[in-house]
Amino acid sequence: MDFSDQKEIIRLEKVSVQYRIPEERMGTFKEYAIRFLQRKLRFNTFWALHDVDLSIYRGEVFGLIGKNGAGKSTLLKVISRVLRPTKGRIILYGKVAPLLELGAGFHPELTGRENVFLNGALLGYSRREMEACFDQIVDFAELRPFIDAPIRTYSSGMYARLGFAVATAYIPEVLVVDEILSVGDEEFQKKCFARINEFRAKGSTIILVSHMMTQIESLCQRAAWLRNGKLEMVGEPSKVVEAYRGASS
Ligand SMILES: Nc1ncnc2c1ncn2[C@@H]1O[C@H](COP(=O)(O)OP(=O)(O)OP(=O)(O)O)[C@@H](O)[C@H]1O
Repeated sequence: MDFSDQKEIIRLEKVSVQYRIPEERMGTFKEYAIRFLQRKLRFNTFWALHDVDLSIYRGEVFGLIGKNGAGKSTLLKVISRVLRPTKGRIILYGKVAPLLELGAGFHPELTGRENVFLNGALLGYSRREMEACFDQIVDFAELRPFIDAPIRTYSSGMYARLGFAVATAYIPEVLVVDEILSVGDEEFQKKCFARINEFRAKGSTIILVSHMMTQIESLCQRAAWLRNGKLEMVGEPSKVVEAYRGASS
């Protein structure tokens, strides 16, 4: 598909991300703080992304593939503004809703109901906005009988379902999805796909990471392959998947 005449919604210019890992294992936080203040902390540096140039266009579904550790999650964190690039820059022309770690803001001792409001607030929605979509969230997550139980009693699938339902309660301008379509049972995955397709039909831009090549080929219009932090190829999903498979075998 040709997006050359379409509007950019995200532009990455020579984005590089460097992680710093302390050279020695520190026993306690106090030890770490002392070393830090004495300027005796030594770090190993590691570039997780190198000079990534990439444009994402309004309304497209864009897939990211690559081996474990290739830098996919790091790239999604940069796009979601969770992480600032060490070098280069990112320009966003829209509001990004990240689905990075589902239910990351959930509190285990609070009930499902309380967590819906808490997580909604973390995503920037008001109490009134959350009240308006509360029933729809609970129905989508299929958790009506359990909504007043503390979520420490939930299974990981129930947890993820509630996280997905809250984060997608409103139509996002840009939806960033990290590997979450592999959670939950098959029936729930189908519902997630249907919701993503509904967002696409309504004009949302969607960026997703998946290790399932069939998902990338069936959902995306373009895909990118990240290899050791570098963008190896961007283009039609079937061609990118083929090149990726050829290289890994
Ligand atoms: N906070 C961090 N501190 C140090 N190194 C990190 C940190 N987060 C990620 N890394 C390293 O950066 C590299 C890229 O990680 P990233 O999570 O972006 O890869 P990924 O492609 O999403 O992998 P996966 O498919 O396993 O999720 C890996 O080598 C990882 O170990």
